[in-house]
Amino acid sequence: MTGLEVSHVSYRYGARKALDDVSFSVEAGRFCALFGPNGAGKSTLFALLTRLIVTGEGRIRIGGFDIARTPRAALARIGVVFQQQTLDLDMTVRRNLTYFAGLHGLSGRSAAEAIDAALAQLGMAERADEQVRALNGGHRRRMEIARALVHRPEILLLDEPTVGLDAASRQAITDHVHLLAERGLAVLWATHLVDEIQAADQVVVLHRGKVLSNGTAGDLAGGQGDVRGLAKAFLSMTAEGREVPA
Ligand SMILES: Nc1ncnc2c1ncn2[C@@H]1O[C@H](COP(=O)(O)OP(=O)(O)OP(=O)(O)O)[C@@H](O)[C@H]1O
Repeated sequence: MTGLEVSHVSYRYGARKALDDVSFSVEAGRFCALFGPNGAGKSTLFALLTRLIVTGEGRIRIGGFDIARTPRAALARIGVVFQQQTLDLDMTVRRNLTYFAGLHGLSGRSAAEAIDAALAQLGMAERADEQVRALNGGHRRRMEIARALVHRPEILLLDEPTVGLDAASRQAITDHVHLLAERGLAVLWATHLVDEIQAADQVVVLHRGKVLSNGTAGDLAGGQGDVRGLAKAFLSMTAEGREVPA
């Protein structure tokens, strides 16, 4: 089953074209890295996928639902972790997640069960009753990912989720989210850091609003599947005047 389908999507800010005929899909059980340098159009794409902005050009389907025609059904199937933290530091982890569960119509026992399950998936179960203020940056981020899972979405979007974290926290979060994909989620992970990408991952390279490449990281790295091959491939694709065709 296809989790996320983006077909021929374009978007303009006035005269500036931020996305130009973007098409790709992410199936259930896949970890897809959306790789692009600053200004590539990642945030614009995320804004369209979460319906913060809308476009008349192209089609977006989430869990089979067209976001323009059936926005409620489409958005109910998506979990989002934005770049900026949006936590109440003075509440406990559980209170933060309970509030969010309520926004999705979950309360009482079903909310508590969904929260426990989401926290367990991120290795955060034992921190449920701690104040967010007492958590380190990595644990706060894991809590935000758990929060995005409370309503049991089919697709998880993460916009550069490891920004500002130390190496160990980045590794832990990257590993947790790869595991979520292995368990069946479709994951779209925006990044410009090659060491967050594993050989079997799908990689969509976005540059100046266009998809330059869509395939597995291993293939992109020239069959080597290591980070150095990937970094070189990305550089040669996105360096000025050296773009390669999709
Ligand atoms: N509100 C806006 N008005 C005009 N142009 C914009 C606006 N937001 C983004 N842009 C332009 O659209 C293009 C895509 O920007 P976007 O923020 O989507 O890229 P990005 O890949 O998320 O970059 P970054 O990693 O720096 O956040 C850029 O050229 C940017 O300058």
